[in-house]
Amino acid sequence: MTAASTPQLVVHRDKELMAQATAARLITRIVDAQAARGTASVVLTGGRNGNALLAAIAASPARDAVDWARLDLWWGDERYLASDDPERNAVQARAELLGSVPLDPARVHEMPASDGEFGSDVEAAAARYAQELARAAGPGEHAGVPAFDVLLLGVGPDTHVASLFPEHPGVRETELTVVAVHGSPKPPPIRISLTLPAIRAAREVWLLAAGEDKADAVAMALTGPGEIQAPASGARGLSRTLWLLDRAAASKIPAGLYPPS
Ligand SMILES: O=C(O)[C@H](O)[C@@H](O)[C@H](O)[C@H](O)COP(=O)(O)O
Repeated sequence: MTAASTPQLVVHRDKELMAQATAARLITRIVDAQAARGTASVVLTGGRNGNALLAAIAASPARDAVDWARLDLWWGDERYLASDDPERNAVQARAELLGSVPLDPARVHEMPASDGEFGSDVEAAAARYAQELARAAGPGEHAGVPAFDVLLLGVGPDTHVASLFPEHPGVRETELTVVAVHGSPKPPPIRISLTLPAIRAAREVWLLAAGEDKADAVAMALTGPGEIQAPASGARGLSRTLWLLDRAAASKIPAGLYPPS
């Protein structure tokens, strides 16, 4: 069992500043990883906060401090739709940022789409992504996934992260790194998702939550009943777990947890 880091909270004035500050934070983290190891690895998230972060990076004057050709991009989850469906996380990520930076296409690892070789067999599609992750894992990395520098997660109002929903089978998975998801409470119903073991193999996990509608989820995930009922509470990085919030999303965190007493 790998040690997991204790959550740290950073609360920004509003969601716009949260996106801009997190963009600066992520650019710096990627640049530092590339300076240290010549490469960096980031897992993207779908959702409004994830997309706002990508848009903020695209608009950042520091954007091209990143060596985009030496960056591996993965996804934490994906909607199992046709590859050009505007509801796909990867399609939205390309529109926000990926289409305007010189990435190495071989290092952009989209999850399979329903119009690909697996067709309606989302289990086979999930297994293929697990294989791709395992192939990319280094000799010292035993979780079957690469040691991601930063794994980004939006947080749902029900405390879901990626496509791991409270009490659903995916959040209970302890062996596989990638699962197929059926009956997602958040449409569309069929998805592919990393599991908590895969998430917890990341060096750093950054959870993004902004807006009043996330306040209950944030408070529950930070104080509550555990990862089956609150999947976000199980999203911990090996060396860092960072909750990146705006004041509205942080508004129900019990005193003493924030600000640090
Ligand atoms: O595929 C997805 O829908 C996302 O990966 C999902 O996990 C998202 O991050 C949360 O639902 C938060 O979404 P918002 O940031 O839009 O609230």
